[in-house]
Amino acid sequence: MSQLKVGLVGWRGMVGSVLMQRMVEENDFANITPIFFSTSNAGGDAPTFEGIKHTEASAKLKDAHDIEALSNCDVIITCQGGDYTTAVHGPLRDSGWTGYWVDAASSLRMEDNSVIVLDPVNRSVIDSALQNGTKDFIGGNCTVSLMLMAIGELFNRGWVEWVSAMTYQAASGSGANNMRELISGMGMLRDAVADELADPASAILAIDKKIAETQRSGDFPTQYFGVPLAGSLIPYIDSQLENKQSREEWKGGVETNKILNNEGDSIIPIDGLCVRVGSMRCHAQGLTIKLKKDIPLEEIEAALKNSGNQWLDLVEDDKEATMQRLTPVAVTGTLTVALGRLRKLNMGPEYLGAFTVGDQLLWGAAEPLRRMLNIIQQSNA
Ligand SMILES: NC(=O)C1=CN([C@@H]2O[C@H](COP(=O)(O)OP(=O)(O)OC[C@H]3O[C@@H](n4cnc5c(N)ncnc54)[C@H](OP(=O)(O)O)[C@@H]3O)[C@@H](O)[C@H]2O)C=CC1
Ligand SMILES: N[C@@H](CC(=O)OP(=O)(O)O)C(=O)O
Repeated sequence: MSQLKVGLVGWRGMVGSVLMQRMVEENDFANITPIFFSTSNAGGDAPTFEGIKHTEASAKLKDAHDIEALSNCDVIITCQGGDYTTAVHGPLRDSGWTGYWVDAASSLRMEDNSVIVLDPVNRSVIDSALQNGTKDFIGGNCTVSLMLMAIGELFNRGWVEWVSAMTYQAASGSGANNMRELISGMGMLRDAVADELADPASAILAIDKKIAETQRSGDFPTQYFGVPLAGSLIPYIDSQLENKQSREEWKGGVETNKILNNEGDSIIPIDGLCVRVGSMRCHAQGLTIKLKKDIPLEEIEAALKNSGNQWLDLVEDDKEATMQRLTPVAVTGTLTVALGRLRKLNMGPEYLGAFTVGDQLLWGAAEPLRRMLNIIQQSNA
């Protein structure tokens, strides 16, 4: 069986770079023939990540809008974004291309003929879709994927009546420029009170006043977030829908149910408030889970421990363990999804509280796509 020709679009962006990093780490390039595309530098040199052996034809970047060049691929993985997907996917399919389209963007997620991929949670949905000829496999919203990587087992066991997710989402979810803006804001705040910080006797309220003045000044960096994030938070993510949900909050419900293949009466209500905070690339979520019945905490913990989810770090509900392991600083840059603060809430024995943290560029974006490529390879072997 010859190697699959895999077109890579969006490989130098933030999500794409994390995908490339993971593909190198897992030696994925040894098993595919990669063809690199660009929207800005067609004809330039293709990247030479470890494990890639370019031919003369593959050594140059192809034009990511060239339908003929794209049609030459068995699989296209794109991290280029929704506008690109909207511009290219339709014309490519209309041209008769029947290859696999694997995408990080949200544009095609809720289409009837696409599947949202998160194989540790919905491998059976993916396998039956492959058998039925589905060709569009889309990565889920980062917040949704990370929530399911943490508590997917509770859904699989049919224990969940509804979930409220209150999120604490990282700057990276908005893009690289937003991460830079956050750091610039932090630096500006520190610089504004450098003299006072150097003097242990300086008055904290004077420092605080100067910080607020700096945040409110016209000089504070707000180009990308629209308002200050450093030293603050933004309780709105993505666009506003007619029913007053933010689009991010809406995705929590519709995408979770689509991933789990829940339809009609089996749809589980999921809602909450999505908030941007000043962490770099880890999303955290405080969850209230309404169970269908009073399941003992020990049984819930045992189910999570024995779920076969090798990426789950189940953190005991203890202050020291929580502070050491259940934070963005502990989790960032790893495939670990930490889940802790598991305890029954005062509302009643069916109400479970939980807190989870995961890297939104890994399980939240790049990793499900990388794994989907491997599943396609297996299914074509
Ligand atoms: N950010 C996130 O957390 C998540 C993003 N996604 C999806 O992935 C898409 C891509 O997101 P993201 O990776 O953040 O987007 P980026 O803006 O980092 O990259 C997108 C493209 O911008 C072009 N580009 C222009 N200037 C630069 C530069 N200086 N450095 C790198 N690339 C540059 C590149 O295209 P070219 O090489 O062709 O010029 C690149 O592929 C999103 O639109 C979204 O649909 C999905 C889940 C999470
Ligand atoms: N909206 C997410 C990031 C993202 O790109 O989501 P989606 O893939 O659903 O557009 C965030 O801001 O944290």
